[in-house]
Amino acid sequence: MSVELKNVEKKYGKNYAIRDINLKIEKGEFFVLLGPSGSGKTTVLRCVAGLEKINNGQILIDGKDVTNLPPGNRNVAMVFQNFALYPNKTVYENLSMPIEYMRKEDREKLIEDVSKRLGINELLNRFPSELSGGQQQRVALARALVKNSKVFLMDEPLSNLDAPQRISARKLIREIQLENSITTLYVTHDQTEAMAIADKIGIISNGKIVQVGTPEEIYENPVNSFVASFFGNPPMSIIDGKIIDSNKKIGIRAEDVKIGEGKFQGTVKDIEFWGDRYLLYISFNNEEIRAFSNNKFKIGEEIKFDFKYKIIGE
Ligand SMILES: Nc1ncnc2c1ncn2[C@@H]1O[C@H](COP(=O)(O)OP(=O)(O)OP(=O)(O)O)[C@@H](O)[C@H]1O
Repeated sequence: MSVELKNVEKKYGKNYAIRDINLKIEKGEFFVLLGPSGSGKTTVLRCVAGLEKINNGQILIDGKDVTNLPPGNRNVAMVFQNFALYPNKTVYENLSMPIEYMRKEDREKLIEDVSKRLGINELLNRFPSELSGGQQQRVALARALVKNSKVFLMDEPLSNLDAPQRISARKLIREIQLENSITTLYVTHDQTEAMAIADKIGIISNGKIVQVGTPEEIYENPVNSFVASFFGNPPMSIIDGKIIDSNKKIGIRAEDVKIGEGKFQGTVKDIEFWGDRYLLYISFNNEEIRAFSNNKFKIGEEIKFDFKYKIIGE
C-alpha cells in the first residue's frame, strides 16, 4: 500500500505545525522523516494515523482517500514515543490482542518468535508497570510487529533503548518490514539511525519538507546549508567561500579533509576519540572545520591540511 500526503496542513490555534506537505511513500518503501525537535515530524505521523484532523489537504492510503476516516479504519500499525500499552493486561495479553483472530498455536508461535527476537520473552507474564521504559518500548514494538499490517507508522520507537538494543531492534524492524513489504513511515531526529535504515529520507524543518532523497543523495548533495549542517555524522562544516575564491558558502565533510600537507594551516582546538579514528576541530581564518584523522594530535598543535568541498545553496 502506498501512503500519500497532498498539500497537508495542520494548525494548532493560529500557528501552523506543518505546511504544504507533499510526500509519496511507495508500497514497501521505508521512508524516514528526519528533522530537529519541533519541526513537525510527530504532527505528520499523527495526521496520517488519523489522530489529528487536518486543516487542508488530503491523505491517501493505497490510493484511497482516508482524510476523514477514523484511525481504526486506516489499517495502520503505530508505535509512538509514549507507547500506550494496556496497563491492566500482561505483556502476553498486550501482544495477543491485535491477533486474536489467529489460531491459538499460530498466535503463540508468533508471539514467542517476536518476543524472543526483541529479548522480552522472559517478561510475558508481567504487567506494563513492572517493566522499565526500554522494556515497555520493546513490547509496544512487538505489538506492532505481530499485527499483520500493511503500513507501519513509527515515532521514535527506539528512543528508550540503550545503544546495542537500538541496533538490534532497528535490524529487526527492517527485517520484518522487508520480509512483508510493509510501507513504513518512521520518524526520528537521529540521522545515524535514518541513514542506516531508510530507503528514502525526507528532511523537515519548521513544518516544511526541505529535501527528499536516498540517504546517499542527501549526503552527497544537501540542497541548502540547513540540510548540510544537519545531515551526516558529523555534519558538513560550513565555511565562508571566500577562503577558496567564492561568494557562496561551502560545505566540507570531515572525511574529505586531508591532514598533514596542503595549502591551509590551522590550529587543533579539540579532539574526540571515535574508536577507529579521531575527529579534530581545526580553526583557521576565523572559521572552524571538523576533520577525521588516524593520528592523534595535540590540542594547540599547528597543522597543514587541504580539503574537497561542495558549494552549498541558501
Ligand atoms: N497539541 C499541540 N498544541 C499546540 N501546539 C502543538 C501541539 N502539538 C505540537 N505542537 C507544535 O507544533 C510544532 C511541531 O510539533 P511536533 O511535535 O510535530 O514536532 P517534532 O518534530 O515531532 O518534535 P520532537 O522531535 O521534539 O518530538 C511545534 O512547534 C509544537 O510546539
